[in-house]
Amino acid sequence: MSFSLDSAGVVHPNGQRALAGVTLAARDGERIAVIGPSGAGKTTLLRVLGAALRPGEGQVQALGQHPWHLPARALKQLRARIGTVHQAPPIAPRLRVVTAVLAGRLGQWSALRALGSLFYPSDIAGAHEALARLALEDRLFDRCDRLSGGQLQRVGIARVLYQRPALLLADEPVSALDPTLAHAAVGQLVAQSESTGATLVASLHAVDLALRWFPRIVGMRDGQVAFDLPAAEVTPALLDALYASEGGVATQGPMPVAPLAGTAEPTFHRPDCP
Ligand SMILES: Nc1ncnc2c1ncn2[C@@H]1O[C@H](COP(=O)(O)OP(=O)(O)OP(=O)(O)O)[C@@H](O)[C@H]1O
Repeated sequence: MSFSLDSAGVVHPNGQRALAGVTLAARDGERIAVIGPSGAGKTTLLRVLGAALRPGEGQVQALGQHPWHLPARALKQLRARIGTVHQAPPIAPRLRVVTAVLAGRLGQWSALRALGSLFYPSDIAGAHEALARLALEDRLFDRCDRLSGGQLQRVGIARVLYQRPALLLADEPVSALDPTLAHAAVGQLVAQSESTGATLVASLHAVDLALRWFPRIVGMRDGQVAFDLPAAEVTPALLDALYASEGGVATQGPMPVAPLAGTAEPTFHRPDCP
């Protein structure tokens, strides 16, 4: 079992309830998309799964451990095995791209190596390889504040690819990318899950991407699991009900992207790289 939640509930300090009675589990290597309207609790769910937020109610297990029963050192070690792609990556603006990517393994390195990597990047080839998967290898030594929002989001994805976590959580990982880039970037996350056996959980507003790339879809609404189904069983009627208060945006969705050719890993195509 990769993770399990048992009747998990979260009420934020301001009294806002974000999760209520969520029971959910995933086997190792599963790929799950979490969809639902704004405010449904998707980010809160991912924070609980990532051992970043302690649920006030219920139980959580991640990678075979109860995070909140662990001593501080063991909790840190558990967190180093969980990778999160944030919608807006928490990357210091003055950092070089190479350093931002290598930071993916900071939790796995000794304090000395981690400190040293801030000044002398120790695995440039590794960072280059991860960035190449997002077509950003030519920005290796740029400062992060010279990147666009979408490029920065791709750096955040490269960082988690470099980390090679056992549980990969992605919170709206492609919200700043155009449909073609979004398709390729989600494809890279899926390819990573397939090649490393990592469990992948991604929250996505782009329902077409969720249905295309993820075998299992969890629909959330009002902090609860509205449905948990194989992608093939998610009907337009279910989506309409899920997004009802948003005027049916789910079925309109973003512009569809070209159909996949077989199961080949998608690649980025740039105008200068035919
Ligand atoms: N730090 C916080 N303090 C107070 N309330 C919060 C906090 N974070 C989230 N919430 C509230 O909890 C609920 C769930 O928020 P959450 O961010 O998990 O939803 P979401 O489905 O990820 O939304 P979106 O799709 O807009 O990102 C919302 O009502 C939100 O306002």
